[in-house]
Amino acid sequence: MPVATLKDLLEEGVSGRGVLVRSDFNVPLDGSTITDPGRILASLPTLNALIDAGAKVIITAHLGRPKGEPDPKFSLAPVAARLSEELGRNVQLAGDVVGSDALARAEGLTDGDVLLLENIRFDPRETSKDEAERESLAKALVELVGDDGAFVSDGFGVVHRKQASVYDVAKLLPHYAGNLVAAEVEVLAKLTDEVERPYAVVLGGSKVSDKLGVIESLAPKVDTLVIGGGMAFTFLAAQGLSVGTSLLQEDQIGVCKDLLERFGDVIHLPVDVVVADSFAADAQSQTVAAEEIPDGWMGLDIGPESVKRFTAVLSGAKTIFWNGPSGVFEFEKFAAGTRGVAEAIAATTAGGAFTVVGGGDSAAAVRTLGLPDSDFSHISTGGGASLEYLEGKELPGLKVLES
Ligand SMILES: Nc1ncnc2c1ncn2[C@@H]1O[C@H](COP(=O)(O)OP(=O)(O)OP(=O)(O)O)[C@@H](O)[C@H]1O
Ligand SMILES: O=C(O)[C@H](O)COP(=O)(O)O
Repeated sequence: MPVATLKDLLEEGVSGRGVLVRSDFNVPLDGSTITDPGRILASLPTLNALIDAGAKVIITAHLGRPKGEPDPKFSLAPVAARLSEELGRNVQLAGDVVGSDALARAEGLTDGDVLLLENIRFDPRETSKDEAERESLAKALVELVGDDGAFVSDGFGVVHRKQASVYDVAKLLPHYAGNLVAAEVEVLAKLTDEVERPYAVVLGGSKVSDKLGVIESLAPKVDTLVIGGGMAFTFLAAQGLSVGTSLLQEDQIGVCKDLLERFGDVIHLPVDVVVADSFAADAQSQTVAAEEIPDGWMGLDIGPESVKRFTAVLSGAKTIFWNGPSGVFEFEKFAAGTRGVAEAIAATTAGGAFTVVGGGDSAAAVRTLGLPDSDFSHISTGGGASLEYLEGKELPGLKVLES
């Protein structure tokens, strides 16, 4: 079903109107330094269009996974500063989410002004399972933009979440897909409609419980499924191997065993691992075979033999989707696996394959390792969101825009 877009809203006219924009500013941080501004840069076309049209722009976004209460570690202050630079105008940061400061600032906006609300996940109603609670937060957001307000959904990375600022608020305001959401859907549709085979998906990262379910639906659709990163250890454990103190989803070992039985010919796991004695940049490390992870050590990267094998299986692919770094690339000692996988995918792009990298940290990995964006056909802002889209799942934040 077609959805209304930003272009439709601009044609209706937004001058002097309050427009609530949901962006995904969940950017990787080193302290308060943004290590990859990709998601901020991707939000600029929508924001600039609204500013130029004279809207009073109020942005809501999340950062990390705070526990439903204010936590300075997860403040959007670094984002407000970077956004001000990129937009060339002052972006005010409200001191709260929908409280008295946000309300006062919203009331003081003039045409073309931009207000960023503090991390929406500081309010427990945002991620509540209780619809009435989410709705009450959505209503408070609506109050900020006023009766003739509109909602623009532009945080593609979060459209798989049924949350107040993504889903419930769209039911209360005239709603439109922003430029980023529209562009992402257009590219990802190429991976679902008529995908060129062989089709490979490369998974890694740390959101293991979130993404194991994805494998169940993707495995029958792909020709190759390469698994590295924190994701790999539950599979290694399912093969009966000891994984030391590596990231492990114990309650999913049975699921992984079943997946290996059914899709063993498609799934490729690391055969060697770089293990560390602690989760630190300067940890002691050694490379061991996957079946020889010592007790008390944790796997923080895939080893060189795994990179070689993964490179070989990916080399013939015509389509590749990659989400989740193969190791803790933020620490130089554990970045080689991710670099190797990135280079293998880049080589297939050069050979004419259609390649997509998705996810906040995956895109950051590519950039911090120094690979140009042009090494990939598309760098998506969505990790979990892209994966669920590829699975063919209904994404609440997209579905609600159809109504
Ligand atoms: N073996 C490992 N153990 C622990 N953490 C790991 C391991 N391998 C990778 N990681 C971490 O995974 C994190 C990224 O995982 P994540 O699943 O969030 O990916 P993403 O690309 O950001 O996707 P999304 O957009 O869905 O969040 C990185 O910070 C990286 O350090
Ligand atoms: O980084 C992401 O994938 C999105 O910002 C969603 O974050 P979440 O997984 O914490 O909901």
